[in-house]
Amino acid sequence: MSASRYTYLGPEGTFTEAALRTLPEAATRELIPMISVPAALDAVRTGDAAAALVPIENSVEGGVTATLDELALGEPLMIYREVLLPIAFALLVRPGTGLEDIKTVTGHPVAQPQVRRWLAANLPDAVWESSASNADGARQVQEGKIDGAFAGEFAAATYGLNPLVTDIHDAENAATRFVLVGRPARPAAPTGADKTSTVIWLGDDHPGALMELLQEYAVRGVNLLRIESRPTGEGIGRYCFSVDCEGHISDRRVGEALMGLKRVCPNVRFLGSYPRAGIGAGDVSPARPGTSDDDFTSAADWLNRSLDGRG
Ligand SMILES: O=C(O)C(=O)C[C@]1(C(=O)O)C=C[C@@H](O)C=C1
Repeated sequence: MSASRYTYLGPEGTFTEAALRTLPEAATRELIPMISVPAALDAVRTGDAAAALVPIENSVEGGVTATLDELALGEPLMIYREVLLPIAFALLVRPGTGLEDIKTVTGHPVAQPQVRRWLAANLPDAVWESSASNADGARQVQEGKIDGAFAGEFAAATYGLNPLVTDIHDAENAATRFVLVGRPARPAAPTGADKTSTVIWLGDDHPGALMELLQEYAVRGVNLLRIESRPTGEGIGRYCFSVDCEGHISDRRVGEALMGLKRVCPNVRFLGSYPRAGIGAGDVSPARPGTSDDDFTSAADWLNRSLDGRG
């Protein structure tokens, strides 16, 4: 195993690579581009890499399903960091190509909804062909297979292309969230602004089943940040839930919520507690009354005193 290697969704020039390079430790690691999210994660599973950076969520298109499904259903891995990157695309073409020459365009499937309105207004007749990543699209333009690729402007130099139009983004403030994933180990200590990710399977289908899942968080004052259902692949109507909540597994209210879920759900997969990107401890709202660590500790003390007849 190589502790010095990090894989990422490649090839060179992806937004994922740009996000990875914002991590201070990336400077001292060998960064290895992989062709797909599963390939990047498998290198971690086999021990070929210490960690992988992969996209997990886009503010326009939502969850990156390849990542969500790998983390939910593949051999267990854990999230250690998240990175938020603002996303604006450039339309990359071979030198000499003008807008009027473009008949085919490409990008990652997550890129398409982010440029749909721009395409309709500027290249209404261009045919979209999805690529494995935005940089893979740029490589296909370089090879002459496609006329234009939506990718980061920084990918132009890597592939000898020209950024014909820059700063393309249908939605203001579009951003993609990436996660640094490693093999399961002890989570890093809490920072005061943390996030805990889980995947939760519901038991038998009955009225209020999802509400029962949610109330494990609600009654302990744990704020949910994201909840998404994903098919388990076992048949129509079989879902699991990918859930992010505020706080660290070592916060009593979060640990108690996870224990509550573990009691009532057939399967709960802990995906990690890690620092929230872009948010400091000072930005997190205080625990709701009755849900701080001290509140849980004094309630447990009271129970023990009661059991001892000292109530
Ligand atoms: O990293 C890249 O360049 C990718 O192609 C992946 C990805 C994603 O899956 O979200 C990254 C950012 C953009 O939002 C679109 C695509």
